[in-house]
Amino acid sequence: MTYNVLITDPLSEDGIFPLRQAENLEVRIDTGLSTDELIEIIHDYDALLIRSQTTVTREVIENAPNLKIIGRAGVGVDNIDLEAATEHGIIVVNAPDGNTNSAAEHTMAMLSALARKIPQAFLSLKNQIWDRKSFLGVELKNKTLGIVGLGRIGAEVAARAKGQRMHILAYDPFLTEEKAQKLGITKGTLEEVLSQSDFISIHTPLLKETRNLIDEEAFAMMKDGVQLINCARGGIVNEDALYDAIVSGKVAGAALDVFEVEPFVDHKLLTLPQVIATPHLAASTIEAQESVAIDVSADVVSFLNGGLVQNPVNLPSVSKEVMGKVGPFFDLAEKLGAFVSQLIDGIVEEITIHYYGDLAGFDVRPLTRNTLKGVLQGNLGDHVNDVNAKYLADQIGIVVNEYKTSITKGFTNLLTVEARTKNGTRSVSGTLLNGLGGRIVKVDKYYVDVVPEGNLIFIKHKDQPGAIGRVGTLLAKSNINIATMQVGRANIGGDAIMMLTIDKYVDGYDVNQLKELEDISDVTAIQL
Ligand SMILES: NC(=O)C1=CN([C@@H]2O[C@H](COP(=O)(O)OP(=O)(O)OC[C@H]3O[C@@H](n4cnc5c(N)ncnc54)[C@H](O)[C@@H]3O)[C@@H](O)[C@H]2O)C=CC1
Ligand SMILES: O=C(O)CCC(=O)C(=O)O
Repeated sequence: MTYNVLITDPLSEDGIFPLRQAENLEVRIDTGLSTDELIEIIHDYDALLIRSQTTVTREVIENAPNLKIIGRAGVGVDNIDLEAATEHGIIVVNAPDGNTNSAAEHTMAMLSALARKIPQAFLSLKNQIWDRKSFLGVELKNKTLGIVGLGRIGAEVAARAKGQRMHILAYDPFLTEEKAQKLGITKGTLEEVLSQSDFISIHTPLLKETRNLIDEEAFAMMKDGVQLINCARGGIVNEDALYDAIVSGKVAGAALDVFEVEPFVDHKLLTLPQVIATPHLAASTIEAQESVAIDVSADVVSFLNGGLVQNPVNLPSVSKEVMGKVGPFFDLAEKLGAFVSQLIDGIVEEITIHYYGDLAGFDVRPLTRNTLKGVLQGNLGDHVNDVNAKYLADQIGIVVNEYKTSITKGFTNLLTVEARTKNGTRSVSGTLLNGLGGRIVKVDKYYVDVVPEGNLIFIKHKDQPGAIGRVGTLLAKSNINIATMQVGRANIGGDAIMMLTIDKYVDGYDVNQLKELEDISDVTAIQL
C-alpha cells in the first residue's frame, strides 16, 4: 500500500530522509498554502507534516477522510485542532526534544540583547549614529530571573542563566521542591515570580489556561523596570497590556520571538524602542530543524507501517518495555470488547475492565483503548480506532472503569470485560496462551475455551438430554457446519451454555429458530 504524505511548512531536507527512504510513501512538499488551499487538497493525503505556519483547523480535518497522522516538527501543537483530530481518529505526533537547546539558546541571546540594548545600538549604528549615551544597559549578574513554565526549555534556560550568576525563581504547577533543589533554583508561586523578578521569561505552552496569563493584573504585580522575554507563544502575554505597561514605564523592555498573530509586517509593539524582536526564530537552527524533522518523519514512517510512535500528543505515550508486555494483548482486548458488545441486550452504559496477574503491573491504558474500540466498532464501524475510542466512549457517556490486581485467578494473565446495560451486566474473560494466541476462557459465570475469531453462537439452555442434538439438527437443516462446540453447566440439570464456532454467520432467522427450540433460553450470534 502506498501512502501520500504532504509537507506544508519548510522542513530540513536531511531531516525528512526517513520519509524519502520509505518505499511506500509518496512525498509532496507544498509550502505556503492558505487554509482554503489546504482544505482543497488534503483529502488525498494519509499524513501531514507541518511546523508552526500551517494551521490545521477542524475544517481541514473534516475534509481529510484519509488522514491518519499529523506530524508537528516542533513542540507547540496550538496550531492543530487536537480535539477534532482525536475525534476523527487522527494521531498527532510532535518532536518535543529536538529544538529545546536552540530555543533555550535563543532565549539567552534575547536576554543578553535586552539587558544591553544590543539591537537598538546596532540599529543606531546602521543609521550612521555613533551614540554611547542612549544604550545604558544592566548586568545580569545577581539579578533574579523569573521563569514561568519550567519544562524542557525553561529548565535549560535556568541552567544557562545560572552560568550568568543570576538567581532563578521559577513557577510551574508541576515543579517539585526536589527538582528545584536539584536544579539549584528557587520554587515560587506565580505571584512571587511576577513580583520578585528583574527579568521574566515565559516558557509555558499556549493553552486555554495560559492564554493571557500575563495580563494587566500580572503586570501590576511586577517590579518597576522589569524586563520580559517571550520565546514561547504569542497569546500568553496580552499584547495590549504589554504595550500599556511599557508606555507607562512599568516594563523597561521586552524581547519577543512570538506574537498573537503571525506573520505580520506591522505591529504596534515594534513602534516602541524598548521592544526587541525576532520573527519566531527560536527553533531556527540547522541542528534543531534537522532533529525535529527526523523525529516526526520517523514517527510518521513507523505509524503508517503499523509500528509505534515515540511522541504521540493525543495518546498517552507507552515505553517499548510496556509495549512489549501489553502489545501482544491488543487483539485479544479488542475481540473481548467486540464479543461483550454483541452479547449485551440494550445500550451499553458502563464498561469495566479487570486486569489480573502480570498485566496488572503495567500501564494498561492501551488495552483499555483497544477494548473500547472493540466495544464501539460494532455500532460505529471503522471510524473508531485507538486514538478516538476513549474520546467517543466519553462522548456517548459510557462510564469506563479499570481495575488491576496481581491475583491470577488461575491464569498468568487474565482480562475480564464487563458491560452493563439497563438490562443487566454481561462479561467475558480472555487470556493469552504461550505460543497459542488468545482464548476466551469464561463467558458470564461459565468456563469455556474458545479461539476468539470467526463466527460464534453463544446459547444458554437447560442441562437436559437432547438440547445439544436439537441445536445440531437445526443448524444442519440451514446448512451451517459446526467447527467446534463447548458445553458448560453450573450444576447438573441446571443452567448450561453451548459455545459453537461455525463456518458462516447465522442470521436473525436462524437465531430466532434456535431460540424456539425446547430448553433453549437465549441465543446470541457473535462475529469476531
Ligand atoms: N519560539 C519557538 O520557536 C519555540 C517555542 N516553543 C514553545 O515553548 C513551549 C514550551 O516548550 P517545552 O519547554 O519544550 O515544553 P514542556 O512541555 O517541556 O514545558 C512546558 C512547561 O510549562 C508548564 N506549564 C503549563 N501550564 C503552566 C502554567 N499555567 N503556569 C506555569 N507553567 C505551566 C508545564 O508544567 C511544563 O513544565 C512550547 O509549548 C512552545 O509553544 C518551543 C520551541 C520553540
Ligand atoms: O516550527 C518552528 O520553527 C517553530 C518552533 C516552535 O514554535 C515549536 O516548536 O513550538
